[in-house]
Amino acid sequence: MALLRFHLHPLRDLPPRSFLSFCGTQKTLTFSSRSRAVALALASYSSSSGRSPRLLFRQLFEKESSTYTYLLADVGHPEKPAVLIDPVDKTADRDISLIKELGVKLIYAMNTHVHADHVTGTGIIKSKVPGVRSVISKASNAKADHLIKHGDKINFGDLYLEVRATSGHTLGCVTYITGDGPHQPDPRMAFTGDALLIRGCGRTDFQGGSSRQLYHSVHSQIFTLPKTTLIYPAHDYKGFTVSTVGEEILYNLRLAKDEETFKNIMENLNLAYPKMIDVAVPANMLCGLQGVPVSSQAAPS
Ligand SMILES: N[C@@H](CCC(=O)N[C@@H](CSS)C(=O)NCC(=O)O)C(=O)O
Repeated sequence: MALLRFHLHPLRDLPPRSFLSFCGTQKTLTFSSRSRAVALALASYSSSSGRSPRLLFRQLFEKESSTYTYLLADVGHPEKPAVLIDPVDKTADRDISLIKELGVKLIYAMNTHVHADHVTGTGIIKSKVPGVRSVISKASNAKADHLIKHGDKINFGDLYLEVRATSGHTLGCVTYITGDGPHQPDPRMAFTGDALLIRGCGRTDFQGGSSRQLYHSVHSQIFTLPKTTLIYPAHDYKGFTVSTVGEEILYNLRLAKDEETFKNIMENLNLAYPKMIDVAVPANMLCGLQGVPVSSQAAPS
């Protein structure tokens, strides 16, 4: 019976310390039968389970701003259409080389929001890779080829990303979530931008930020996803790479609290403004197209 109970409710039934130390050592331990049962249960919370045989996925890092860029492609489709989420100007050439080497066809360079700490790589990519369209939310008031809103689907081959409005860090922040249904990655993958970071969240003190809005966005649009949904943020400052909805509901140091406590935490972060803010925001309002030839700047759809 104990075995069955752990199998069904790993996060609820395990004390946090056991969960964390277990995750760190699960590859090397010789398991007792009970530990083996827990391992099976936790498998659905790991970052390497499931997915889709069609999905090529890469998590890329830019170290100056600690930004993650994500490449997703449908390699089951003859054209291998691909999207890049939150590219950075400094690593745009690296990403372009990788895309060429992997033989995928980049169709969208997408942003989760108007970043304040770095210039998006979207402009450079558009100038160097013909046919790529920039994507950002209409609510951000930024310019792009394709302005998206809550509920939209972004198709690449037979895979898609669902758009959910998750404002609060900035006006018009969105989360892109892999589709639900045949061929789509399982577990789902949520690219949360700065709305939800691993054990944290984006600040709310500029660019139309609001702690109340962020709390409601994350609780209604992200924490309602299946607990196994993988969380891929736009930044990490501590070395984390991936989390899950289930983990963040339990252990997020800000958003797992009640709303009043969250508001107090956010009002007392005392963070310095990002060093690049005065350069990054104006450039990103144009999807990084400043200094890029006008021929690359398509009209919005
Ligand atoms: N020191 C960095 C900026 C760090 C920062 O403010 N990060 C933002 C996301 S980028 S606007 C944030 O929301 N951080 C939340 C946190 O708790 O750290 C720089 O100068 O660029």
